[in-house]
Amino acid sequence: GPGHGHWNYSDQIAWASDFHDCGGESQSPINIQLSETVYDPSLGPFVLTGFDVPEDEKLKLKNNGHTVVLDLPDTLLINGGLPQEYRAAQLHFHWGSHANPGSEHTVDGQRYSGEIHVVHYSTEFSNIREAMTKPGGLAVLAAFIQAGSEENPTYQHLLQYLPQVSKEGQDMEVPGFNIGGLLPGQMDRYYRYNGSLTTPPCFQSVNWTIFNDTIKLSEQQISILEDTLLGDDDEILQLNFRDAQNMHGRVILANFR
Ligand SMILES: NS(=O)(=O)c1c(F)c(F)c(SCCc2ccc(C(=O)O)cc2)c(F)c1NC1CCCCCCC1
Ligand SMILES: [Zn+2]
Repeated sequence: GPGHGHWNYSDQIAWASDFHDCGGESQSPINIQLSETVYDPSLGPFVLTGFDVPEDEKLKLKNNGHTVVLDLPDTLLINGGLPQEYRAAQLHFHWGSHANPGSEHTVDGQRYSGEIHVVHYSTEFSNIREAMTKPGGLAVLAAFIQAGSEENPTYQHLLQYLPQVSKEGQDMEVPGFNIGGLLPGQMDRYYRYNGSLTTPPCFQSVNWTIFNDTIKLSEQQISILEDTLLGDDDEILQLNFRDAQNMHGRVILANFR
């Protein structure tokens, strides 16, 4: 609509003047202050189905100028761990620069190298555009990316193609692979809170899950993520994370002590 001008990460305060919900009281990301989390054993294990996508299925990988997005087929479902069934729509990443980490969520003020978001919408809606404006319409599974000693073979299925989508707007088809392998090895322990999209239009419709276990990439793989993609005006795309938002009384649940 009018005034829905372009936004960037350097002037995040301006978002609320163009996108009303960005100034709301249930915004993301947040800092997870461990001493303030509340134990909730009713948050059960996740059941993923359809996450091992056959390689003859082609998935669109796109640099949209703000992140790199992998569109997912509509056969990936999550049950358990959430109030209802959700269908995967896309996944994307947030990262920093060589000198600075770039996760969106932080833990006791610690920022990780990067963060993956797997975005789902409730199957009570027929598509994500309908779901994204409704409370609980979206569920994002988030996990932190850290440097480890080994190359992560599953991440190579995506990282190897980044040079071919280095420019804003570029996209390509990549062969399917085990999308579940992009998530942490252990998915039993996680944090849960109600928040928003971390990008304009900042709709407050997201049921957030942040896994306790992290994803390990080699230093070289993290550098590919940090140093390959270009955004507006062919500027390097780095530090694409929003600042931590006020909790406004919200509680963060943890399904483990
Ligand atoms: N962390 S997050 O989930 O809020 C998020 C971000 F932080 C994001 F930064 C993004 S990318 C910015 C939004 C965008 C811009 C252009 C295009 C395009 O040209 O196709 C598409 C999207 C981004 F795409 C998402 N996720 C999207 C939010 C956009 C609207 C709902 C669709 C799926 C979730
Ligand atoms: Zn995101």
